[in-house]
Amino acid sequence: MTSGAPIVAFRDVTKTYGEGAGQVRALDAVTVDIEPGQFTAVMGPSGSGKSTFMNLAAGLDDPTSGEVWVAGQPVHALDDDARTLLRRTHVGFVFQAFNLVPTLTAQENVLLPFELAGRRLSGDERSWVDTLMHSLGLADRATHRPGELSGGQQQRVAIARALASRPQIVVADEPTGNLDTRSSREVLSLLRTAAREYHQTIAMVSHDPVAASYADRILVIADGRIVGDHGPMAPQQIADLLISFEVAA
Ligand SMILES: Nc1ncnc2c1ncn2[C@@H]1O[C@H](COP(=O)(O)OP(=O)(O)OP(=O)(O)O)[C@@H](O)[C@H]1O
Repeated sequence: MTSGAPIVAFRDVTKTYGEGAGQVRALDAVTVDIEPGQFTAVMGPSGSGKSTFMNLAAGLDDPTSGEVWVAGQPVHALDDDARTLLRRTHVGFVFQAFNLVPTLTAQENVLLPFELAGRRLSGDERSWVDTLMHSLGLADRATHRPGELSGGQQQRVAIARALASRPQIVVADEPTGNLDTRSSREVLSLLRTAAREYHQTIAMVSHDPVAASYADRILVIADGRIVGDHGPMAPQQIADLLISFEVAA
């Protein structure tokens, strides 16, 4: 994909689950682009299609109809193996539950994506990982295992792991869901910095208006459709916006 092209492009994307009368239309003719370096928050009522949207944007699943392009690749036309390769090469993940390997040190967890891809770090990548460990305040925790780290520190390790290979997109699902207020702010500032200073593209699902207020863009999904596409907003404005959709739903 040439520079300036969207990192993620949905074209008339529908995703249904099940058959016949029990069929659920989780996404309904969605067309949207996510641009390079953009930090996007995806919000909406429970069951509105947020996870479905993210699973497609991360190449975890394919659409029922329409086209999903991720890092220039047609997810709609890839088989499982090709999607796995796409994820390994181009997508970083941050989950609510951190998903660190308990037997590995912080540093080993951060290097895991390289290990899984079966490749050695270049000198440039090694210095990027060092920069990440330092700027995330993890340098003196590098040899600790997840069980010896606080929740905030564990999430920072997960973020370092997601950023380490400079993926085309980082997908974050409620990344602050298990954190206290202070750690949440640290994690959100970090994601914002990654987007602003390192041009990292990030898509984050969150129910929390404070978390979404760190984003450059807020997409609101209701009933499988994108019903709102906003620039940066203050937490109270976001809360008011969400209430209007909860009431309408
Ligand atoms: N594997 C599945 N099989 C059947 N239905 C599904 C499946 N996954 C999701 N759905 C349905 O699709 C719709 C959208 O679900 P999705 O998980 O994308 O919503 P969400 O906005 O992420 O919800 P929440 O905020 O509660 O996590 C819901 O009606 C859900 O029940």
